[in-house]
Amino acid sequence: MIMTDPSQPPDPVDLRRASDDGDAEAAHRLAVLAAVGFRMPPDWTLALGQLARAAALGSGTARDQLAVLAPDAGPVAAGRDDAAAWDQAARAVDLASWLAPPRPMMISPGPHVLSIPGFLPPAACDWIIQRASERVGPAEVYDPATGLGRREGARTNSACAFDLWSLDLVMVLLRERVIRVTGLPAHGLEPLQVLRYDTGETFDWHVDYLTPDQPGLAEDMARKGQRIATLLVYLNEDYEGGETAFESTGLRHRGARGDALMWANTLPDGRVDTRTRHAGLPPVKGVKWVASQWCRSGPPRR
Ligand SMILES: O=C(O)CCC(=O)C(=O)O
Ligand SMILES: [Fe+2]
Repeated sequence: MIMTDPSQPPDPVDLRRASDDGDAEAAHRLAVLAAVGFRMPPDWTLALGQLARAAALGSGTARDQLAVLAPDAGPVAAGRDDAAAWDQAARAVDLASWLAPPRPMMISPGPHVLSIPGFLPPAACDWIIQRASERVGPAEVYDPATGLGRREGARTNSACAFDLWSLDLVMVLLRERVIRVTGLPAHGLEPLQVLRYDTGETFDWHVDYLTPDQPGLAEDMARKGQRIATLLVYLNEDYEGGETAFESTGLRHRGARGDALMWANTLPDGRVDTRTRHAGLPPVKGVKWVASQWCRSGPPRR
């Protein structure tokens, strides 16, 4: 198997060689890099081709993802289990629909909050919960002084983040929908986070925008810009309570499984919108799962 060093960005050329040599994991990782366009232009034909190759080489994750992405063709391929069947499953992925998010509906003008019913199909929600279940740990708050996460009482829920080493194609498609619906640059997407709230756990009142007066953040913001939008996808619905709440308006929102909530953390003139102070309220029964995508503006234009 190809050597993977998480401190180094994966190299598509090495992955290609390993995939050609029959390394299923390399084929899967190359599929993700091709889809996001890492060190190459985004190439969905290559991405889906490598996903099919990974599946044919025995990758369980690739097979499961094809079942999510092409619900009718994936299981058929699993029954036949030959390379041609997995190729056929990958060709059955309706990429145009996957890349077309449903229309947002405004639910609050200021702060500017929109809901997007049916943002993600249920099977994709289940898949993301399954992936995150293996990884979640105590949620941390970004500490600009160290640039690392730090545990804080305000956040009692669990979380995990997916970077280039751990994203999969279902998650990349979620992020593509975020890019299309927000109109924000792909390179401004922070790692995808998945949050889990057990009964009684919370993400207490906070804002998502960054304030450059905190040490360490000015430089980070000069490089990546402000965190101008947040998009949440509610991944399940079998819990009670657990709304996303906005302090200024009293808005409490809870989507059904697959629905998204999105808001602008800044005003049209670029200043931060203090009315966006919000919380993930504690579920009073059951467990809440949500995917959270923070979006940066990209470096400010000079
Ligand atoms: O879980 C929620 O409803 C809120 C999550 C949140 O505030 C965030 O991810 O920034
Ligand atoms: Fe937040």
